[in-house]
Amino acid sequence: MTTKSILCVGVGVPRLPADWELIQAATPAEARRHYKAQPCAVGLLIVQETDRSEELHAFLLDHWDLHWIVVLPPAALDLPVWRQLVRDHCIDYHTAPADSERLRHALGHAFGMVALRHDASPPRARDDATLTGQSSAILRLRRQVVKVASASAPVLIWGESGSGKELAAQAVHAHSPRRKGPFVPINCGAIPASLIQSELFGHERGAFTGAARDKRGLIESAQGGSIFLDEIGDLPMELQANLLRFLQEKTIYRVGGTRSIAVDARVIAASHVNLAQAVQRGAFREDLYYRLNVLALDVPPLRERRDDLLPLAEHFFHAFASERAPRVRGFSSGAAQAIRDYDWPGNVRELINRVRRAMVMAEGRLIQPLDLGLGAAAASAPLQLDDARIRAERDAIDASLLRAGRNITLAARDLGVSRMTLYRLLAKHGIPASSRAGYTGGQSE
Ligand SMILES: Nc1ncnc2c1ncn2[C@@H]1O[C@H](COP(=O)(O)OP(=O)(O)OP(=O)(O)O)[C@@H](O)[C@H]1O
Repeated sequence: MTTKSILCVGVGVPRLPADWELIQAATPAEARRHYKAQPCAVGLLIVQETDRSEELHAFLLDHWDLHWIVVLPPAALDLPVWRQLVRDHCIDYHTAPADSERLRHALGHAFGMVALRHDASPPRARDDATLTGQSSAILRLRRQVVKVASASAPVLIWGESGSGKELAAQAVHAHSPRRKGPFVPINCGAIPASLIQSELFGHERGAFTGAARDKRGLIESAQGGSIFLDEIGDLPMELQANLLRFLQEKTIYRVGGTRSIAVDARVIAASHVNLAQAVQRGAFREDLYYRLNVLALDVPPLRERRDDLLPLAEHFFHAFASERAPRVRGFSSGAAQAIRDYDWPGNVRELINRVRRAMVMAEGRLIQPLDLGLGAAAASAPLQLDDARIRAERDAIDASLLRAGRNITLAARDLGVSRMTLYRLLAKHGIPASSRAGYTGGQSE
């Protein structure tokens, strides 16, 4: 028989079954010490008339992972602070003097909830290069990552935006013999064309106006490690030739330099566009494509690995636990269903953004589909055409920002408008441009 441990905070614990272990603490400070020494999953809080709600609130915030049941003096329930404490932190409340039978039932129920939570595969410790998921597609990808990691040839990763290409590249690096060396990520689509050559290959002093001293490029800084070239399809043609030379000869020339510099760095490239088609269009060098496409990894979109959806949502719920509103404990079954039903065009990045937003915005203890921005919004009254247009515009902008991880350039491209137009629309709808000011953490631009 497993011991059922309860952290009891306060005085006057009613009689409970003998096989339940009571860890008793008269004050929150004492309870903190006990919990550190012996963590448990269920808590019983017994509030006295003289207790300070702020102290208990702070304690419960730090111990949100327990299922709390509270016993309060009847008068406390008339006071907003205590009502809020119950709503934010507890799964059940009883007025003093608590009926032992009812309390025993509630605590038993809490133990049952804990057991259910454990059944639902506990989240893994956060590890930056861990591809979370249990679908057959992600299991296959993890096996492929380990295989290609031990080779030294370039790797080409294909997958839709936000599907996890960079994470797969990190995992290749982390499993490779180069793991102690640097992992240098570069987004070829984000560096202005005028700068990309010197960013990648470095420059010598005096190579161009403003080149006051020698500068190492990003490829050189990956010496002994791996260089991750994201959006390789955006690399300008002339730099594709330089990259090909580096892949063939393992040497580079800095801009304005005449000596070749040997660099030992493994190239991992990624693209969300089909590079074979780009070759046919003449937008990507065929020889570079074949040189890169030795070991190919395919990161499937989320909609093709639905078994990963809930484990990933749970994973991010725990990974971002410090940001959540105190009362929010997890996903309702409706939210889980909505997550399973949605197609996730922005892939894992969109899932992260929606979960983070819901963790902050949810009104209740469990996240509902609407907190995730999923499910049909109840249209209570018929809309005027103008209102409908405005709402549709706002929804489209919201959805694009989510898909693009709040990257303005990507969202503008997605919507088919210029960045300036998008900024104007954001102002019109009162949508914050930066993730910090907004409702979701998002990814950096
Ligand atoms: N299987 C996964 N497990 C845990 N986190 C994941 C997984 N896949 C992706 N992520 C997370 O989702 C976010 C987007 O992933 P990533 O940046 O690797 O996507 P990407 O395909 O490189 O996107 P883009 O094409 O826009 O550069 C990151 O925060 C990443 O850590």
